[in-house]
Amino acid sequence: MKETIRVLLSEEEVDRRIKEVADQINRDYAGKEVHLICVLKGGVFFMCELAKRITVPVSLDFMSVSSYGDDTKSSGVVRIVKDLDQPLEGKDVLIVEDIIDSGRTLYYLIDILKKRNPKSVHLCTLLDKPERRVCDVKVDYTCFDIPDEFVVGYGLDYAQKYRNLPYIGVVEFHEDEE
Ligand SMILES: O=P(O)(O)OC[C@H]1O[C@H](OP(=O)(O)OP(=O)(O)O)[C@H](O)[C@@H]1O
Ligand code: HPA
Ligand SMILES: [Mg+2]
Repeated sequence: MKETIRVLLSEEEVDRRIKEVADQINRDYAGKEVHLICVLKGGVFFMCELAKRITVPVSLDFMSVSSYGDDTKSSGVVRIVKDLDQPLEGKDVLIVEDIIDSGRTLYYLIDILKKRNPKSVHLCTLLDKPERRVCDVKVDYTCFDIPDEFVVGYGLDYAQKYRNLPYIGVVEFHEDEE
């Protein structure tokens, strides 16, 4: 099978929208500090772009959970691959994700993080595929709702490839030509 990538959201569209969402976060967190939690690996590009545009004091931490492996379908089993370095006690936590798809990853993660006594926990995602939801997750900030297509770029991978694309694309599979 040959793969090609069709652009869904251009670099300019994504950058413009991230700036709008950062402005909204700046308004909502005025007078507070925000503790950003990047969900690795997918969330890392979005986290960097978002964090650069946040003007209230920011601290960062990283966590890695995995449910997709190298497939386009979630295994349904969410694994902690790397835990946070810092405690969450009393912090205003904002989880930063690349995509909410079935919702399983975040449903599981929010439950774990709430048990660590943060002052608040909110969720910010670059992409949301509402049609695919299996687990109910409250998303506080969404850059884009997208249709049910497998996307790559801006941190999102297919079999670990394409994370570095500066735009969001849809993977299209073609039969190999003779
Ligand atoms: O809503 P869900 O159906 O749970 O899917 C969303 C999650 O799946 C992907 O991560 P993945 O587990 O593939 O790991 P990665 O971020 O390292 O690519 C994506 O980055 C989200 O974290
Ligand atoms: O559409 C997607 N692309 C890449 N990774 C994903 N993880 C959940 N959904 C997706
Ligand atoms: Mg991920």
